Amino acid sequence: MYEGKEEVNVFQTVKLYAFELACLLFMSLEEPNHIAKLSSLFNIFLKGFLELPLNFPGTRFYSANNAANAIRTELMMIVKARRMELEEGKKDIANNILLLLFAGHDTSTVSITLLIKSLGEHPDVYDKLLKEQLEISKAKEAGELLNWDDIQKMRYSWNVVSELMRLNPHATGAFREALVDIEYASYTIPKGWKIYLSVASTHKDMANFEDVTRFDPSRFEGAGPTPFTYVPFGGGPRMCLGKEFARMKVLAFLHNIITNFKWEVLKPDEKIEYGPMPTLVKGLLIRLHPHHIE
Ligand code: HEM
Repeated sequence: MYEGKEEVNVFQTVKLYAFELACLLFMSLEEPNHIAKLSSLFNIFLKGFLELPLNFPGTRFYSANNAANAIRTELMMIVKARRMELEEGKKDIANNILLLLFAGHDTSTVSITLLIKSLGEHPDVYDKLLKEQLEISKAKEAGELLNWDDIQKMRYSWNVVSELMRLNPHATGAFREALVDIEYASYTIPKGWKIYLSVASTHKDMANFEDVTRFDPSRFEGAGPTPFTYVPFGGGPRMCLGKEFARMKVLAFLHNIITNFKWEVLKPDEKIEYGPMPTLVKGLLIRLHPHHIE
């Protein structure tokens, strides 16, 4: 805006900047002529909308009224055009909702199921986790719901979930396309090739994790694993959109079940099948024992 100019009118340029930004953010309007037209109508409107309501030609109020009507007509045309675009793009919207329903449903179901199994089989982990969750509930009033700060306090709980996701990644991998030729470990991946990023083998790489098959939530203490060695939610700009939502969903469920019940896994050796997500073949049967902790 100021490039190549020696003198500028600050108020006018900032006003245009603010108006352009509002048009872009609230209406996705970018076309300069369209914005300029709206902006000049707006200036007339702003000058007269707080004047005495003398509605006859020649008064500021009269001009403001006319400008407001012209702006309304423009806005209604934009709304009409957007409605038509929306109608044409209905399939895209349905596809995006389908993606969200798929991505947001089976993944966290797997996290919670594996967590319940693991806690039923590791009483020491159950006890430590219960202690953390009770500290949170004791600090709350009766009936007070969990909030974002409580979720942040569930560090050990999330370390346990993280270790379960390391050992049994819910999404076994993700796809990428090479945008340029890539040299990697003395191989050349040519531009345009499709790449499958294997989460499972990344998590079991002995160069990055000691005793890779051992269940050990303490791996996530402190700084945790080296970046990109632990990728249950993928990585880079296309990383899982729902990571924080999933964390909240899993931890809120855990808080409620562990502060009310202890449980035993009825078939501890139940097999895990990958189809494509890790699923217990019989769905995991448990016996619940309610407890009332003051
Ligand atoms: C424990 C639960 C979850 C796991 C392990 C998980 C894992 C993943 C992985 C590995 C990817 C591919 C990322 C990449 O290509 O780098 C992904 C993508 C995605 N996930 Fe999740 N996810 C989980 C929960 C959710 C939830 C709850 C939602 C939304 C409600 C969600 C929405 C998405 C979306 C929209 C993408 C596509 C992102 C893109 O392509 O830009 N995920 N997820």
